[in-house]
Amino acid sequence: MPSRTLNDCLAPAKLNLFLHVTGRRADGYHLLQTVFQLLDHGDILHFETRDDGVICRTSDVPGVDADSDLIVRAARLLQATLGEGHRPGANIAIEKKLPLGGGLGGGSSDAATTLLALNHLWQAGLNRGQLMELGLKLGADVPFFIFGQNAFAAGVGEELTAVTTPDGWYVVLEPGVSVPTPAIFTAKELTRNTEPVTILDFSTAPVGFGKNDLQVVAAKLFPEVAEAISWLQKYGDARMTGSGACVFSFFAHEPDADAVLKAVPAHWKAWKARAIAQHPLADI
Ligand SMILES: C[C@@](CO)(OP(=O)(O)O)[C@H](O)COP(=O)(O)OP(=O)(O)OC[C@H]1O[C@@H](n2ccc(N)nc2=O)[C@H](O)[C@@H]1O
Ligand SMILES: Nc1ncnc2c1ncn2[C@@H]1O[C@H](COP(=O)(O)OP(=O)(O)O)[C@@H](O)[C@H]1O
Repeated sequence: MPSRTLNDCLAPAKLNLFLHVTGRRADGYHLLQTVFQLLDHGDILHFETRDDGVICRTSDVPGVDADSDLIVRAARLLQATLGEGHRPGANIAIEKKLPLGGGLGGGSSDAATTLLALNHLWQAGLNRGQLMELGLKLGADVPFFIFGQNAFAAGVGEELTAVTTPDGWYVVLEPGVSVPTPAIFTAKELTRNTEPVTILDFSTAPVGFGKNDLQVVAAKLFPEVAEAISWLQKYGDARMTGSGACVFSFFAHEPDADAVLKAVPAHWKAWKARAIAQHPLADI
């Protein structure tokens, strides 16, 4: 069969506009409330089917070997749901733009884009709900990217409700460290009892709503994070996304975001991205 391709697929970054830890499950996982915001910036993936059943990552990702790459694991997981006698493979190339352990959901988004793209190319026929279920096996943030819209999330991030968020620009600062998520969740000083909020609470005043409960812990363990927050704080409400390390600030007007970017000290990588309402592959 001739190969089929899907090129230039964006695996968008996400921001956690706020992130509250409201409790802990019996298995140790933390109950969260958060709003996930999609951005128009992320990793770029290219897919080409092959008919020998092999899944091959054709580009290097420094720090992530192919077998543990969420892209490869997502492709193999989807492959395993297909019947015997129908085992297509794929070459997958990635242009990695999001930092590892940045709290931008890079690995999770790569996995979601892979599930969406290969479900289409392989004509696997799984519906969105089935893909979200598969995605949860790979990571707590994966279902959100498959859901495809900005969302209020509860549970461990898998109970999703679509939510409208402000249009505008985000300046994102990369402090240059990779924060391991387990280290933040296991910290003694993490507070785990923030009062639950409602979607209406968020929707009434979304800009600057709530806080990130993981920020205090990450800033203490990684002074680079604390330094980035206090620099960006000069220009507006600055906070960390996810379990870190990246920090962000919202600007309703693009020139204001550009002005901040110009002022960023040379030792930090920084960029701006626009808030988007839908995942680029939402309608695939
Ligand atoms: C905190 C969040 C918020 O968006 O974002 P990131 O900073 O990772 O993007 C996520 O919920 C992270 O999800 P994800 O990165 O998939 O975490 P996982 O790999 O599933 O979990 C890594 C480890 O963190 C702890 N963990 C994770 C999620 C959670 N709700 N409670 C936890 O206690 C567990 O010890 C788990 O073994
Ligand atoms: N394709 C991938 N991109 C990024 N990280 C990956 C990928 N595959 C596996 N990982 C692993 O997942 C970890 C979390 O990565 P990432 O999703 O970028 O961070 P975060 O969850 O903080 O946004 C990385 O440190 C890496 O070990």
